[in-house]
Amino acid sequence: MEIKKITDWGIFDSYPLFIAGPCSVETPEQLDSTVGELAKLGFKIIRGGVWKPRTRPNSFEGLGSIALPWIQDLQLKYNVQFAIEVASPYHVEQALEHGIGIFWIGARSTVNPFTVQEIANSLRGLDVPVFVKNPVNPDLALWIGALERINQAGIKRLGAIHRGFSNFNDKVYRNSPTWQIPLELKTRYPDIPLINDPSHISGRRDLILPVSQMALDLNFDGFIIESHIDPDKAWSDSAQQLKPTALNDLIRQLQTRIPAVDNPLLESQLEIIRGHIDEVDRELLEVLSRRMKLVEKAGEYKRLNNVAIFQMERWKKVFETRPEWAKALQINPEFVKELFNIIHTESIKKQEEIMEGKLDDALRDD
Ligand SMILES: O=C(O)C(=O)C[C@]1(C(=O)O)C=C[C@@H](O)C=C1
Repeated sequence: MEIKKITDWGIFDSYPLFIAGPCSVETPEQLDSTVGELAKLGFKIIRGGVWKPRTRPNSFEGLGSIALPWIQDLQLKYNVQFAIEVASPYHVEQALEHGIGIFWIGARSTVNPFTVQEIANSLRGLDVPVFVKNPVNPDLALWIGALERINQAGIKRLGAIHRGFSNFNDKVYRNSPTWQIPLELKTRYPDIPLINDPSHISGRRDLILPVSQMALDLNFDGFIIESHIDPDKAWSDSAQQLKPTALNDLIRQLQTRIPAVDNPLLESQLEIIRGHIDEVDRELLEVLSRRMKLVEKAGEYKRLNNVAIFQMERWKKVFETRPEWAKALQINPEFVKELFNIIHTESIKKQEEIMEGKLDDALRDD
């Protein structure tokens, strides 16, 4: 993908970058007072929901086009630019007609390639900044596909927004962050600016700071955060919006990190530690390989004696004891559970191959 560096977009002049503003545009007064406060605090790019895709009917679905002239006026009044969500070519056309030229594609649109393609077609030939939110489900390919569609329409000021992933019963987050997905995106496409949306991940004010700090620690480029002049009275997402002044305080508490070590002394210390990590990883793999060989032997035994591959009682024991052992070694037992689930899946795959006779030769080589 051909992407313009965020520093060359011409709209953000500091790191980390911020887009802040209300979840929804509600009234001319609410918008004016929120944007006025934010502008006074130095925010230059304002978000504001005009068309809101809501999960269920009878929720506030945004005011639609009547809000656009208010936005147009405030852009001039406070010398700010608005970013809004677009979900159809009609939204793009309406926004452009009102001088709004920064867009994002929402999570519910990203899941649908037809929708994304229609929006991409309507953006063809324009030079506007566009952000693509992750799809509601943790599907990196779908996210990349949407970014590619927009990029192929000629949009080079292209960014990604991580708003977290819908879940069935996450007890902490509104949308599970599943950080490995945005990190994988960053690894594959380092040029695509990655923006964190702590408001939608958190769903509640008190989590916004730790989520934002995590994003900075993971090298995100910036944030899109919801801010409302009177959050408790907000027509949507009331629990997760912050007053502009509270947002400003929160930002001051954030610790920015340097992306990589550029001090030669610190660099060499880190290199020494990395050398040890390399050694340990090799040992880890050697141990894993020894375990796999034993699993193959057990598989061969099962094949010869016609025994089922999945051994529930034994597996229960393994699954109970390893997290206990981990605790004693000060390793997070939840991590170890996940690890052993992956190991067990691989054991079963290997033994299935043995049952089907596919690994005979490999075993004979032993
Ligand atoms: O104990 C066995 O029967 C094995 O084959 C080993 C193993 C494991 O990976 O630990 C693999 C599959 C079974 O479901 C249970 C345990």
